[in-house]
Amino acid sequence: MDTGLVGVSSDIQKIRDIIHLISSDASLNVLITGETGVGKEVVARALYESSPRKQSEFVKVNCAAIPDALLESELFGVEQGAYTGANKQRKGKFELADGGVLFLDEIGDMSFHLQAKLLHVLQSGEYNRLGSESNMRSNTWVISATNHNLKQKILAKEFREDLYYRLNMVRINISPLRERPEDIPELITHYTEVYNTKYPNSKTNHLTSETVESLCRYPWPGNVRQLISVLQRILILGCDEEAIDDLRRETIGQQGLTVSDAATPIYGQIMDEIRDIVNKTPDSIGSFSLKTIKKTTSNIVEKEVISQILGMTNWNRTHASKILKISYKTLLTKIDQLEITRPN
Ligand SMILES: Nc1ncnc2c1ncn2[C@@H]1O[C@H](COP(=O)(O)OP(=O)(O)OP(=O)(O)O)[C@@H](O)[C@H]1O
Repeated sequence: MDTGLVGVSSDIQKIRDIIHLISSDASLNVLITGETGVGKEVVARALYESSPRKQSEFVKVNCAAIPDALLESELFGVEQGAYTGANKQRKGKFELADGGVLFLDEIGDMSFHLQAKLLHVLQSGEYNRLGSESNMRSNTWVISATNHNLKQKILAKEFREDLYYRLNMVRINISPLRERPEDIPELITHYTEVYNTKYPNSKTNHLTSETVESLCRYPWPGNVRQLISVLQRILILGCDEEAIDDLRRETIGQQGLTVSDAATPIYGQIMDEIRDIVNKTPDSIGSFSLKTIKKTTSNIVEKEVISQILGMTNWNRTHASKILKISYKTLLTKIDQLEITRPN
């Protein structure tokens, strides 16, 4: 069955297996975690599409986008006259999702006050519209998602531990795209087809193998969402070289590094040396030469760039060597020669 979840990596395959396993029952609450843009909503919809609940509604609530006071009435509904301005009865998302799926996106941003109310519904299966005394029964499959570390939020007393366990009956963690680059070609093929249909007047309708290779090497901090938007730009404007150059610049810029930053201390040293030798004769100026300066500065910049890329890839040396376009062995030699050490 096509669930819209594209990918060939073992991580995506495992997620497909979990979807298959739990969707027939469609009752255990699911918590989907992962960085922004990894496909949490795609997985939530895949769960819904594979379940018998697809005959009913898939209702999404973004808990971060709605102010707390409004979110409560959004979720549970409002009785006519519940408060000034509530001039008619309004159904809540729990009611709209009856028999279907309630997708609570950005659950980590829900206030403590609402977390208690949500816990009550999940425990008792009952809730009330705001301003009403009569209990309503909830028959909805609750799937939530977050890019926060909820365990840390629990320690910081920002998230209820009891709610965490209620939401987290099944956990699906989606790894960042940089940890599954083998998914990138398939995502590119899939979305190229989508955009060719959507934008028939695009400048180009396919990517060269060199462009695909470059895209596979990029670490994608914005994950699949960022990949898709770069792909869209390349197809519509036909500017693959420009887009790849921008990504290269970003790779360095992400860590706040510019080559001049890395070279600034050595530039100061060189200027000091020059001031010092200005009154000396050529025979007495020791090792000073353009050649030695070139070597020293290039070592410093090289060390800085390699350290930054290693940091960015969490010291994944295979990945780092691909970004730097040097062999794995060369990278190891450089780490050794330039005395680059892994931070604690
Ligand atoms: N495995 C995938 N297959 C197909 N499309 C994907 C996949 N993963 C992500 N996408 C696409 O990437 C974009 C972002 O995905 P999605 O909105 O599901 O991410 P998210 O993890 O929910 O992000 P956020 O945390 O910002 O809400 C969407 O356009 C989605 O269709």
